[in-house]
Amino acid sequence: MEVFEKIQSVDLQKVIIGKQKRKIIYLVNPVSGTTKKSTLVNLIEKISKEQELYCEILPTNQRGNYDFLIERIYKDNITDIVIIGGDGTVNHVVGALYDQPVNFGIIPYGSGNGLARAAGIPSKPKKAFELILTGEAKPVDAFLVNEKFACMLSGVGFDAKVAHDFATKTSRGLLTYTQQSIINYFKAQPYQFEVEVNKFKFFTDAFFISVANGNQFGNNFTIAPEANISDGQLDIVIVQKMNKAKLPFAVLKQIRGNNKLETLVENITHRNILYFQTEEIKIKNLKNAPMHIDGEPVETKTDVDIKILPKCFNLILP
Ligand SMILES: Nc1ncnc2c1ncn2[C@@H]1O[C@H](COP(=O)(O)OP(=O)(O)OP(=O)(O)O)[C@@H](O)[C@H]1O
Repeated sequence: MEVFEKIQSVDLQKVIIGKQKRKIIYLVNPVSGTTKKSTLVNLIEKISKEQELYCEILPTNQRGNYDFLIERIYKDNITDIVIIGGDGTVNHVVGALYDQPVNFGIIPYGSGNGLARAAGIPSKPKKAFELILTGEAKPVDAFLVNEKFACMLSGVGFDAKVAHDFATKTSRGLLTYTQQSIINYFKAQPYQFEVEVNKFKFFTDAFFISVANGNQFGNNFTIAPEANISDGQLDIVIVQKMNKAKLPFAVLKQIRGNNKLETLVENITHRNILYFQTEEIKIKNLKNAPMHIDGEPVETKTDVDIKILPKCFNLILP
């Protein structure tokens, strides 16, 4: 009950004025993250009813099939689709509906919540719900990985191996993710890649290559600290072969923002980590390193072509 009282103390005048015509569908992932969502769902129903705001709450589905919502958007004039889940759910829902005339919202309920955190969306469900009602939708970028939709961060190599192993575990959450990262760290070996950016090609042995729209993997692990979801650029982080003992320190330097963005220059072999921006990148994945898209493992490919989709969808932001 305390939860309800707190949200009722929010200035809901802002919610009502000019927003009455909004029709919101909330999509709840029943398995994402580790915490139960029933309190939040009750709260959404209660506040929406009190404020006479149209709200419908539906479950997500494992295969990411949301085509049935396209008809609903037009037939019932749905204005907003709000995702209650993590990055995998955001990827499925937005990937299916970004061409449609709706705004998207996120109430973060995943293990990492990389896009929500990168966007400055509050981590606390009540605050995130309040933002859905009072925030403003603004255009943000997404990108394609071999024509597959991505909006947070994708990559090849070590981080994808963690994503693959994480996917096999029955428990989710930060603890499981950290366990998988540590186990994989000890086994990590560099993979061979050929990278092409703006017609400049080079070979690299790298532990992983991250392609980032948001600044992080999730949990504020900011592998691409300068990344901005609305700048029309992808941040590329290539963690090159180095002594394994140096690897955690090099990555720490990167996440702390002590590696500045650079233009891609010839001196690439002397750097542990390459960090640059581009609108497009082609990666030849010569040793079939594992791949992930927005933290979800995908079948690996030899040719990985990635390009930005600037101002791709409207996201409710603070
Ligand atoms: N109804 C459902 N039943 C079973 N699985 C589902 C259902 N809906 C979605 N899923 C699956 O849930 C998985 C996890 O979702 P999501 O990525 O949002 O959470 P997470 O991995 O805990 O968080 P994050 O990606 O932020 O780390 C997705 O792979 C998705 O296919």
